[in-house]
Parts: sequence; structure tokens; C-alpha cells
Amino acid sequence: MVTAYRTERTTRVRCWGTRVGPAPALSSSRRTQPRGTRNLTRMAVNKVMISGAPASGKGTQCEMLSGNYNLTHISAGDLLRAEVGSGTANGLKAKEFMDAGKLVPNEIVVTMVKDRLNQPDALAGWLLDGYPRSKDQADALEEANIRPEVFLLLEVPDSILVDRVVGRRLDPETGKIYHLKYAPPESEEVAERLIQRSDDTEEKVVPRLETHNSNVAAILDSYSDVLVRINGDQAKDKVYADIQEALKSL
Ligand SMILES: Nc1ncnc2c1ncn2[C@@H]1O[C@H](COP(=O)(O)OP(=O)(O)O)[C@@H](O)[C@H]1O
Repeated sequence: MVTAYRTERTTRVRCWGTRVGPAPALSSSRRTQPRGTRNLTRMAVNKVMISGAPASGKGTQCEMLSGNYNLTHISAGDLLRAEVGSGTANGLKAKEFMDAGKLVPNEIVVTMVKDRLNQPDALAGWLLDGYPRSKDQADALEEANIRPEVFLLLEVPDSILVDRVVGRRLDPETGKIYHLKYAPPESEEVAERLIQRSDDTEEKVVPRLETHNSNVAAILDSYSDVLVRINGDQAKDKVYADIQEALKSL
């Protein structure tokens, strides 16, 4: 496995776990750097972004990462669902886009996420999930001088994602994420209260995947120096182990 290091000029990253996606954006490895030009600085991470297609495992990995790394988990999707639940004008407008699997307009999302990042509980360390999802969203953070120390990209083939979305269920009491086939509820009591997100249907996951695939390349341009690609098409504990390995070397 290769480790990710921040060098004077750029961070050289490669895949973790067996490669599923295209070759990494930065295919360099330590060997391509002339000796003596690397000033490797190990760094503690407390500004982490995690990205990936719907059902790529962001929520599941964030559950483990936020607890073990003492990071405040900020999910753009959760913030929007809370807005929808509160019935505000923004929430009503956001719901239209979310139900269509489209990105909610920036005038709603950007301020909401920036305000959340500036709340006291996030200042010690944040794990930002599902934002940015477009180049202008990334630019909005740049303008606010908000940058991650590492950008984790979970990569899973589209064919796997549809199956994951359709079987995904949420426990409204604990927020825990289950899957009827791959991560079933541990008791009848939990099983009975599980809910399915309104956009977790075969029909709605298609536009969500299209939205993700059409935006992800532009976002990676903004974070190519801190990008760490993770193979998300593995057991969740193996994915988490790969993430830990990558973070250990930062
Ligand atoms: N950064 C964002 N910008 C605009 N809309 C977003 C953003 N993040 C989430 N959304 C909206 O909320 C929906 C659910 O997002 P999320 O909970 O992250 O689920 P998933 O990662 O499975 O798509 C998205 O389909 C989109 O409509």
C-alpha cells in the first residue's frame, strides 16, 4: 500500500484498497520524486472531507470516523433534511431538488454549510460529508479560506450502488444506517422502526448518480493535493481500516 504524504509542493496520493476506479488523478509515487526534494511533514488531521456517490458509504464511515477521531460530523444531506423537516421556505425549496436527485441551489446550501462549520463544536475538528458537490461550492469554501487537510473519495462501481441504495434503511431513533441484506438490524425492535429515505428508490438513485458523476471531477481539481482515493467496494470495516491507514500517514 502507498501512504499519502504532504510534501513541500504537493501531496502525492494513490489508491487504497484494490483499485476499482480509474487510475488515480495523481499517479505519482514516492519514486518519481527526485531524492532530497521531499520535505515530508507528518500532520494531524482535524479538517477532513469525505465524498462519494450516493450509498458509497459516506454515512457509515462517518459514524466510525467522527467518534474515533473526535471530529464533528457535518453532513450536507442531514442539514438539508433538517431544513426540510422544519418546513422553512428553504426547506420546501430544497425538498423539490432532493426528491429529483438534483443538487439543492447554492444560495441555500453554501451559507448553511459555512455557518455550520463555524459553530463552536466544529472548530476543534470537522468531518464534512457530501459537501462540496460542485466546483462553485468548493470555490465558496476557498473564498472563506476553508480547506480540508485530507479529501477522502470513496469509490464504488455504479452497479453496486443501486443495490445498496434500494436496501438502505435508517433508524430514526439512533441515526444508525442499516442495509436489509448487507447490514441487517440487530433486533426485531430496531427492524420495526427502520425507515427508508424518500430518495432511496431505484427510480431516484439514477439522477443522483448522474449528478454525482457529472460533478465529481471538477471537485477533485480543487483538492488534488490532498486527495486520498479509497476503495469503497469492500466490507465496511476494511474500508475503515484503509481510511485509518491513510490518515495515519498524514
Ligand atoms: N452539497 C450539496 N449541494 C446540493 N445538494 C446537496 C448537497 N448535499 C446533499 N444534497 C442534496 O441532498 C440529497 C441527499 O444527500 P445525502 O444525504 O448526502 O445522500 P447521498 O450522499 O446518498 O446522495 C442529495 O441527493 C441532494 O439532493
